[in-house]
Amino acid sequence: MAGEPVNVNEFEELAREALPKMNYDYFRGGAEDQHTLRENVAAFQRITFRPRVLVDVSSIDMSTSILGYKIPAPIVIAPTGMHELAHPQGEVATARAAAASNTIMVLSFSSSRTIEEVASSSQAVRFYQLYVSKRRDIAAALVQRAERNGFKAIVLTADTQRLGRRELDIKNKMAVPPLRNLEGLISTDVDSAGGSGIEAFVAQFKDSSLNWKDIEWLRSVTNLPILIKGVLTAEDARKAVEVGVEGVIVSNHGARQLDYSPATITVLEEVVQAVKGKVPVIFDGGIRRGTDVFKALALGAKAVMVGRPVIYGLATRGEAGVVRVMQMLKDELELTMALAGCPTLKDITRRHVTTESDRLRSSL
Ligand SMILES: Cc1cc2nc3c(=O)[nH]c(=O)nc-3n(C[C@H](O)[C@H](O)[C@H](O)COP(=O)(O)O)c2cc1C
Ligand SMILES: CCCCCCC(=O)C(=O)O
Repeated sequence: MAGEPVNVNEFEELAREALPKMNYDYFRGGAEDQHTLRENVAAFQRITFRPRVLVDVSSIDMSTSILGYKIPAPIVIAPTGMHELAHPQGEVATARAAAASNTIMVLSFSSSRTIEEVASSSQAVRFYQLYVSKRRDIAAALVQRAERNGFKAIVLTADTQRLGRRELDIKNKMAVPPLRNLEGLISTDVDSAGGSGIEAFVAQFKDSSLNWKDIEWLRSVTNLPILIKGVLTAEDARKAVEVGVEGVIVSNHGARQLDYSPATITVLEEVVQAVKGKVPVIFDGGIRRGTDVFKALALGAKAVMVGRPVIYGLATRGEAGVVRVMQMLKDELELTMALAGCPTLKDITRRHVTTESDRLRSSL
């Protein structure tokens, strides 16, 4: 690509050029036919704006807070695994970028770097994402390490009872790289039977019997607030509120788990309505533009998380690349708010967007 990237999508092209094919495929890939992967982005493109004019937008305030932590814009770093496959400094660089951007980083269970290294290298507010292992004492120990190291919340990923079938990883015979948090706790030495080592590893360590009753167990091992990641239906949103979690994350895992799950933006409103404002609803999946962030907020999200674009920034320019990606999204959101006539996040309403279902309803 000639010249500097001018938007987040262009970072993907640069990352493709910079990374070994196996690593790039791991980051970009989705499950099976990758239908949901395409839809996560395409569904945003079918939502249009109902902008208001002649509003004073000489000053735009994008600030918000999540679980009491103030951030200058509602854009947070999603948990994504194995950042050393993108850059030698791995999650240390990402965490520094989160601090420089004054945003929250959710550190993945499958991070290349340790909880301690990440904590000591950055002042960013950090949440810890958990996969629950068959051996509960190991999961509890990881949660407690995160808590001791100043992480502020646990994000329990609920959509990964088993790993989705990622055919790029199978073709590449993707091996599990070093996952330093797990050293001495869980062996990553697995027989991949000539397929994806990551899939074999997850099948070996992950407790696929995890269920709603286990939230009580998680509560018993930590004092941190708990957010459930991977909610796509009103039924599960109501369950999450019922079991008393502090937040719900609408996510289909970046379309890497169940293919033909809905594009996340198409189910956000259903979840928001079911939650009835009792806990914050955070959104991820397919955010590539500030306009996407605005659309998610208009449909009721408190904030959005960004996965692949952060990795592409990291792969291309390390810490500075992540900062640039976050800044681009922030700048685009600011402009979108100005052009839509919304000087603050509170001014963004459901009436500012037209969705596919709105169009369908009005054509009946
Ligand atoms: C390469 C990659 C690794 C991921 N690793 C994790 C993970 O370890 N834990 C988790 O809860 N979600 C993981 N996710 C899902 C993200 O948290 C997030 O839901 C998704 O990336 C959002 O979609 P986006 O990439 O379109 O922004 C991963 C996603 C990608 C692309
Ligand atoms: C190697 C441990 C689990 C890897 C899975 C990370 C992940 O969630 C992903 O989507 O990839």
